[in-house]
Amino acid sequence: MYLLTRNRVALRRWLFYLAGVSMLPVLVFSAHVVLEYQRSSREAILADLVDRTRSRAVEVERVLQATTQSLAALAESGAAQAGDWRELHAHARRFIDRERSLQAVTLVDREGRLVFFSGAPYGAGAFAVGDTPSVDVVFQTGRPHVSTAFHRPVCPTPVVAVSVPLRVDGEARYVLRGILRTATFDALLSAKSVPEGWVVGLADSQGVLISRSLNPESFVGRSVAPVFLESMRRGDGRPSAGQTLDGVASTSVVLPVFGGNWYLGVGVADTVLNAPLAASIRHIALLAAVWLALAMALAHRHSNFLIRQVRLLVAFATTDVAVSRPKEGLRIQEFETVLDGIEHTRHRTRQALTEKADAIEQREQVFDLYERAPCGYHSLDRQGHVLRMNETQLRWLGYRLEELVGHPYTDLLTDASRARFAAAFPVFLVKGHVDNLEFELVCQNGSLLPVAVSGSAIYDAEGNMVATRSTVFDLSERKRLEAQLEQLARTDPLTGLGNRRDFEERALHELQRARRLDRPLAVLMLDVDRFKQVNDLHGHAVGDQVLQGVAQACRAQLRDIDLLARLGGEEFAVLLPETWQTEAVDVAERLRASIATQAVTLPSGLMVPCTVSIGVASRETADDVVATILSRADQALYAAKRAGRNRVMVFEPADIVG
Ligand SMILES: Nc1nc2c(ncn2[C@@H]2O[C@H](COP(=O)(O)OP(=O)(O)OP(=O)(O)O)[C@@H](O)[C@H]2O)c(=O)[nH]1
Repeated sequence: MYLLTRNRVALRRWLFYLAGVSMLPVLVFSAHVVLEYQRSSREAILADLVDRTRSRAVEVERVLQATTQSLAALAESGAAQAGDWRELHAHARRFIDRERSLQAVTLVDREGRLVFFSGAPYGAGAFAVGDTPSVDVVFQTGRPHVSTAFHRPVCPTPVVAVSVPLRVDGEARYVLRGILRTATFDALLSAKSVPEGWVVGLADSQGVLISRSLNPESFVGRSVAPVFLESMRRGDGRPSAGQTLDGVASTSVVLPVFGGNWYLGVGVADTVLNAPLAASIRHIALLAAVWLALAMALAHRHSNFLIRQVRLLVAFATTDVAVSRPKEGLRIQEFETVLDGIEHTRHRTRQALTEKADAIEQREQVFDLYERAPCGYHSLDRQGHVLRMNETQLRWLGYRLEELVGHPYTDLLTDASRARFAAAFPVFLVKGHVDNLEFELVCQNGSLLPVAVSGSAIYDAEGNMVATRSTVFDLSERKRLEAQLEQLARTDPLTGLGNRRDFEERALHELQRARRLDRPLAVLMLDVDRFKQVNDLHGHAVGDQVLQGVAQACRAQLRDIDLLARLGGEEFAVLLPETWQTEAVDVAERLRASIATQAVTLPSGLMVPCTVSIGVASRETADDVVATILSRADQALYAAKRAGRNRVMVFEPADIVG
């Protein structure tokens, strides 16, 4: 089963999810900013709504106040106070000509009769008075009043009346009214004066629209929207939400004008209020879309990259796993195989590291074993020059490795050992090994070190010997023990003298020398007389002490070059180099006399008398051997015994004399 594209898509989808999730903090932050912006924008628009309402109300108020003041001036004019209505009518007509906003000026008496109408010649006849309630209010309150919109019989357009009292002697006897077209206020409330989505309305105290910025022809004269009416009644000037007469959801502010005779309201559509929010949402949506598109593009690109990396991991981790990897994608099972392969590789890596640590430790152990072994190691090249040498052998020799590398090993040997090495090395090159070849090394301080060398050859791939590897054992202790044993083997333990073997070997050596140099040599054979009686009388231990005393007495009479030995039992021998037979007889006589005249004094103070018999023989012919001379001396000794003991006899083949 091959790697499936859908798995690659899944990988990419996960990356898309990741990219999407990464947007969340940005979106939350953006939403917070937008809501804050919306809140502040809404507050700003509502503040603008209040300001616009207030300014419009002030403008309407200003018109009404101006009209009121003009009418009040007419009412206080001399003609009015004098009751000269004709003259007042004339003033009113001139006033109308000046104040284009005014349609007409009328004068109404307390009975509600029209005194004059400026639009017609004075006395031209009676007209019905419009909006008489307004006139009544002025008479009742004595204060100016603005009426609702009404239609005059002579004019089709709606008008309003601004009424002021005309006082005579302080009493309101007439009402002077200025007739204004509602269109006068349309200009103030025109749509041009407010932004799109805004609407301004002017209503009377009954909630009947006097003017409106939008579609006045449809709504003037009709009741205001419920929200307008509600705000009028509440009278707090706070924004209220509701629908306008157009059915538009809006927020409105309503303020009283001219002491509550009229009300001016301004509404702003909720679409305007929420426009910043909508715009922000659009911007965020656009930002999110761009962000998402970028994230998708990155995810798409990096999913391919990741897949290539995973493939590399597959190749790396499964090199020993036979997996056929197609190019088109990953499959789940193989991904698990990859993970197994990675785990396997990690295991192998750990194992390799452990093995490496073990190998390092083993190498250090081997190195330590080589360098500080209790024996020496060295390697020589085919010419016998030093290649390597361990610390142990260097320490024995007292050299540093660099002082020896490249130098012949024979430089470290005594002459005898060098000769032995020279003889053995060619054989070694042929045979490839050598065992226990003993040499004497010459140390840096001049001391000699006996060693035993065993070696084998190192060969290259072609079978050519390239070096030797040799062990070197220190033989000094063994040599010391051997020498000790040798000494023991040559020594008589009772007297400390040399024994027969020692005597015969050294006698041989002296005899050869004497023969070589043709020098005299004599031998004495000495035997304690009746020694058996000493043992029998005093015991064997005293006998031993007597033998030791005889040895000491003899030694005292001999030269250093003379060799005294105990041949066995109570028998001694003396080798006298450079001594003629006659001289030897003198020596023997001196020995005999010395022992005979001085009883052997034991450590216990016991005096044991003792005599010896001595036979003398000397080298006579070139063919004499040690045994021959000893035999002659022995024969002379027995001759002395037979002759009565305590005497010296010289070997005479024909005639032995005492
Ligand atoms: N105490 C002691 N006695 C020894 C030793 N070696 C040999 N003898 C004794 O020496 C004696 C030698 O006796 P013999 O051979 O009869 O000779 P002798 O008594 O000296 O008599 P002549 O040689 O004829 O004068 C023997 O009794 C041995 O036991 C020894 O090492 N110590």
